[in-house]
Amino acid sequence: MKIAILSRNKKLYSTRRLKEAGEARGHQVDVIDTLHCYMDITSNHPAVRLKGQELPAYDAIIPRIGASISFYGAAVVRQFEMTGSYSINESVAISRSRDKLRSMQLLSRKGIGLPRTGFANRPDNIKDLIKNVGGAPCVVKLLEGTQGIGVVLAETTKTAEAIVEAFMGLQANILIQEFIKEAGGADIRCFVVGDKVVAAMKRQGAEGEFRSNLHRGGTAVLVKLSKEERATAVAAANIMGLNMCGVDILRSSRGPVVMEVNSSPGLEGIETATKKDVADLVFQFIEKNAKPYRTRTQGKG
Ligand SMILES: Nc1ncnc2c1ncn2[C@@H]1O[C@H](COP(=O)(O)OP(=O)(O)OP(=O)(O)O)[C@@H](O)[C@H]1O
Ligand SMILES: [Mg+2]
Ligand SMILES: [Mg+2]
Repeated sequence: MKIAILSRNKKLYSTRRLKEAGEARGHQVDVIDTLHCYMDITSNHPAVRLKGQELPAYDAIIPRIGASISFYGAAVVRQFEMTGSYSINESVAISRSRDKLRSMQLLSRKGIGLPRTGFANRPDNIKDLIKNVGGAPCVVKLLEGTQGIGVVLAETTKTAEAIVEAFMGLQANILIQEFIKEAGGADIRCFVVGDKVVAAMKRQGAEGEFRSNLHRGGTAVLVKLSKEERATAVAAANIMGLNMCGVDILRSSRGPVVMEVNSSPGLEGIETATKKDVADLVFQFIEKNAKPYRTRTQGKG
């Protein structure tokens, strides 16, 4: 098959591994810089152009859209869908997963376990907002945070109020969450492809750190999932409409709770921790499922 990986950087581990795995399975794999693509959206012959030329028809694309280019990236994926390319993650699902509030609303509506969470922009009653998630200790997060930056543990109600006020002063959207203490500074990354968790790792925060992010000094090890954890990860991926994603779970005393679903999960950490050829499994899935115009929305959403 002719397959394109949409990625800003050929040299990234995930991009390199996907290209290598696809080629090893006999596919033609091109890496295309998402931001360099442009398109004529008014023509009745939808096409994607690059460097003065129309791109050939790809059987499938693998979008690796970083958070900073969500908006344009989704438009490029949508255009590929309109040309008939199968996208492992469709544009609508990518956009949906980028909106944390919308994601959590969708997951909660379908009964997926979540940490008790409140969203706010200008809460007129901060005390109530905090009380609603069970009071202190609680976690306050910047909606647009990443790599653990902007995630703060407030030990007391007074601190929680102060943090909320500080973030509000910066005009930031925030999320306030019940602190899952029993998770012990660890979370579980489930890498889902299709309707299976193909690899899972436990990330443990550094000593005295409640955030498990590898960027904050956490370490990753192989983990065995319970049936319930597997089912939760697969259900969350399915609700989000993502065929390839990373579902982050906390082990709470009332069972697995989903923290977030990532539509461009990295391969380096998970392949290193589990020694699994996750990239190969991605192509196996594409081989089975790619059909022209197979997206559920065909770019209509
Ligand atoms: N409600 C919570 N209870 C316990 N620990 C939490 C909670 N929320 C977050 N954490 C810990 O903090 C870490 C960072 O939080 P989170 O994943 O929400 O933000 P982020 O990593 O900055 O965002 P992203 O994963 O999108 O980069 C988590 O991996 C987890 O270990
Ligand atoms: Mg997060
Ligand atoms: Mg995270």
